[in-house]
Amino acid sequence: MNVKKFITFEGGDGAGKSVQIQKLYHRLKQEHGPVYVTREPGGTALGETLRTMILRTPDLAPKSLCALFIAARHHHWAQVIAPALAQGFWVLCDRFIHSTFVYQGGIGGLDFEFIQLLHEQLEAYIIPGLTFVLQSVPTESYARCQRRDSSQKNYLDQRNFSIHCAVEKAYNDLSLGNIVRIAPGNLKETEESVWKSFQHYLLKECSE
Ligand SMILES: Nc1ncnc2c1ncn2[C@@H]1O[C@H](COP(=O)(O)OP(=O)(O)O)[C@@H](O)[C@H]1O
Ligand SMILES: Cc1cn([C@H]2C[C@H](O)[C@@H](COP(=O)(O)OP(=O)(O)O)O2)c(=O)[nH]c1=O
Repeated sequence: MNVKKFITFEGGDGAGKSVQIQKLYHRLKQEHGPVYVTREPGGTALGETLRTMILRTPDLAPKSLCALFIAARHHHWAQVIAPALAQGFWVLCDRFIHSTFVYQGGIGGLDFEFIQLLHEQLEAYIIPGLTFVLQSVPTESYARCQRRDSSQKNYLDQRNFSIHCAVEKAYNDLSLGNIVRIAPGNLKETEESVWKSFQHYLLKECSE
């Protein structure tokens, strides 16, 4: 399977992934062919059900939570992502394997070897062609999560500031696959200026 067109977006909660994915979706579609946008947790009926369940269940044991994410990932890959790639689509995915290493590993305390092994056992150790890690200033991403509409907030959005800092660090320390880090130049980097950085890498990657 050619994963070159499989692009994932990673970063802390409120980093601005969804905004940039929408911009990239329109740009790719106009100039580089069909695009499919998906997300984790989610992406399939099973994944979306799991998303609702996980986001409402704060007391899941770390290994159980990890196994659920990975089982859903295998299903997502087999049912949705691989067929779309086989049909020539670009696939843009909001979070994927890196999130598990950061949240269940770096933050949740599970060994990286365990997480990798479980992915391999469940046939979900899939490394995307390109992974954008959207870095953010924790004070800013934290403030954005606090501002979220209360109907959209889940217990994960209530995480304290130190968790935002730890997530940022875990993404910085992570080395897996082809990662491009988009760093904000300053605290008040606008959506448009972040998008300019994306386009720079996008043009480079698509022309290769
Ligand atoms: N660079 C930015 N500057 C200011 N606000 C932003 C920026 N990027 C995103 N936002 C806003 O922050 C909030 C979270 O963005 P979103 O794309 O949903 O983040 P994520 O998908 O990473 O959780 C949204 O209200 C969005 O409009
Ligand atoms: C895919 C994945 C997500 N997560 C977490 C990260 C997020 O906090 C949450 C999904 O929430 P989501 O709303 O997608 O994230 P965001 O706030 O960035 O828009 O699930 C894991 O812990 N492990 C995983 O493998």
